[in-house]
Amino acid sequence: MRIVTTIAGSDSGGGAGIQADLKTFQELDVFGTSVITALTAQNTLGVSGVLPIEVSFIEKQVLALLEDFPLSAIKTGMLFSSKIIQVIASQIKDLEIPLIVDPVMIAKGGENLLQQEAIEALRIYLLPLATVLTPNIPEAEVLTGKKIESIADIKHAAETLIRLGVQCVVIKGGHLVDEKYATDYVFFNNGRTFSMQAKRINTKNTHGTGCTFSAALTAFIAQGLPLEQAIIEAKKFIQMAITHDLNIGNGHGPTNHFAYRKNMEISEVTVLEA
Ligand SMILES: Nc1ncnc2c1ncn2[C@@H]1O[C@H](COP(=O)(O)OP(=O)(O)OP(=O)(O)O)[C@@H](O)[C@H]1O
Ligand SMILES: Cc1ncc(CO)c(N)n1
Repeated sequence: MRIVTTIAGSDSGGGAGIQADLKTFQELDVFGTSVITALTAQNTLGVSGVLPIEVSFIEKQVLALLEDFPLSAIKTGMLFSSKIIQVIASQIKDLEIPLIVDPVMIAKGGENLLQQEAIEALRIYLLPLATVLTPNIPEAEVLTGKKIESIADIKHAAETLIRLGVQCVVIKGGHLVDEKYATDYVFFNNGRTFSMQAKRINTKNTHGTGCTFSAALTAFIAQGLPLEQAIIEAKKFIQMAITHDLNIGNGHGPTNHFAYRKNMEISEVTVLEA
């Protein structure tokens, strides 16, 4: 059994963060462990509170995992502060384990999950360690300091992020204005690039889509899939989970992690060569 860990925030509402990650790991047959960086009081309507965990206790959680488990992959989500980022980066920097960095910044309702002062720490300490970085468009804009309004801008942003040391970047197009497709753009540091196009699902239930996508990617990488294939399989997983969304709660409901186990139908994910 492959063992993975997620270093992220807890979502009491169960649709994003640590909870989404562990559910995804379970569905994809990897053993999920976790390091909780912050608690959020959260539901489908929004975040009503954030309580960061003491940095020394985050460090302790990471140590507990590293001293006992041979991890096959690590993912990071909500990291909240530059102190947390620095400690985690120093603990994992010499490990030869694939690292998937989901640079979580803002919840769907607009609440801050990363302090402004932490952006530079993300850039300096964590990005150089990332096997795959999975920003959405607003996150890519913040990390590069440049507005993204076209495919050319996406390409420039990816080049900047690769220069900062990431091996591969998936810029997720969930926030792009396209009524027909949800397209994600993939760039490798060796120049290889492609995009993945799926039918855009007309739903309000998209809470935790980013967490679920990066957790699926982490699981597929841990299972030994080549990076390119792992990215495509993760896109299929999230497409399935959004297509069969769960209408839970009164706001932005979660995606359906069970859909994969039930082998539910999805529209095609088309890979387009650049
Ligand atoms: N309505 C939709 N229909 C189909 N796919 C979608 C839709 N919205 C997002 N996606 C896909 O979901 C994945 C996550 O992208 P998104 O841009 O929503 O991430 P995110 O903003 O980080 O999510 P969150 O912060 O809510 O966890 C991407 O593969 C994206 O293309
Ligand atoms: C804890 C947590 N992590 C990530 C997200 C982004 O979806 C969220 N809403 N909550």
